Amino acid sequence: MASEWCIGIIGGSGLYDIDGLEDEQWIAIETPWGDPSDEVLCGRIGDVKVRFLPRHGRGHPISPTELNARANIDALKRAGCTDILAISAVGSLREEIEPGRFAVVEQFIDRTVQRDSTFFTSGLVTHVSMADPVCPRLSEMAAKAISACKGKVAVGATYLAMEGPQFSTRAESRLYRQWGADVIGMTAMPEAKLAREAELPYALIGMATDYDCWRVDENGDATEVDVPQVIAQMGANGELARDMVAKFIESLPKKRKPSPIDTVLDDAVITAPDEHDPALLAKLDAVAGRLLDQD
Ligand SMILES: CSC[C@H]1O[C@H](OP(=O)(O)O)[C@H](O)[C@@H]1O
Ligand SMILES: Nc1ncnc2[nH]cnc12
Repeated sequence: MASEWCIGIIGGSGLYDIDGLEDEQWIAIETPWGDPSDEVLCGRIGDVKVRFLPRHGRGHPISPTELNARANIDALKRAGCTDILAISAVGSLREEIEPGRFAVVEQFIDRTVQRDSTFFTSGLVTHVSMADPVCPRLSEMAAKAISACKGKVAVGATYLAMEGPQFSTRAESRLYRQWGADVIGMTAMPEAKLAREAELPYALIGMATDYDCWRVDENGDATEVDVPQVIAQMGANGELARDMVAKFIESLPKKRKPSPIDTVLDDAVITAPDEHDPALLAKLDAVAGRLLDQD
């Protein structure tokens, strides 16, 4: 198991590159699942290898509903990532998570329906646990990095993943609050599920850009979210997000200790060996390479 860090950063809306990489180069990575959202920006910060992928592509051409999350996660695995820190613009469903605050996500409610959400289709049926969907070690380090950069942070947030691309109705927004969701976005699922299947510890930092549409403002008026609001808030927070990423990477311990997530596939495959589909196994060379190499 690798004892060196190679951190994959997935940049959300408004975060299409990162600063401070040495030896940086945008590299095209082919995957058996199709094209990732963009080339991957590869470089290093000190001794830590860094791989940055803009989730929607540079210039934001790709809709949340049409993201190829399988290709994105496979590309990051293929690029050598050991761990993923994902960043997303999120709507807030809580008064206390005001626009500008960072939310460290701990749980998900997945309401997406139109997306390929597993690498393990018929021919290698595999069930990984999603009980604790994020890596606590990465989440804690990210929360500390935000505070070190003087950012405001809320920990333990529940993220509701909606299909989009339209924003929610007021009834949906109020319902999600009742369900216990704290923030809402359109992209972190199935991304988080696929990272788990690829044995990549994953943490998600939401940057609250708006209050979604459940809220009544100080004047008693119903509010709604729009793209200029999100962009303006991302602009205001972009610098902080970049500083946080740099601080997170600088503060990693020199050696990476193994995570239990590195080996989740060990007890997850249920298909008998003589029923394995060779064509599927070939596609899984990066995602499940560790396991398949043992065959
Ligand atoms: C531009 S507002 C809606 C858009 O922003 C979020 O994207 P990301 O999670 O990649 O930062 C949200 O999920 C929507 O895709
Ligand atoms: N209110 C909202 N709903 C869904 N995704 C978002 N991304 C940013 N704000 C959002």
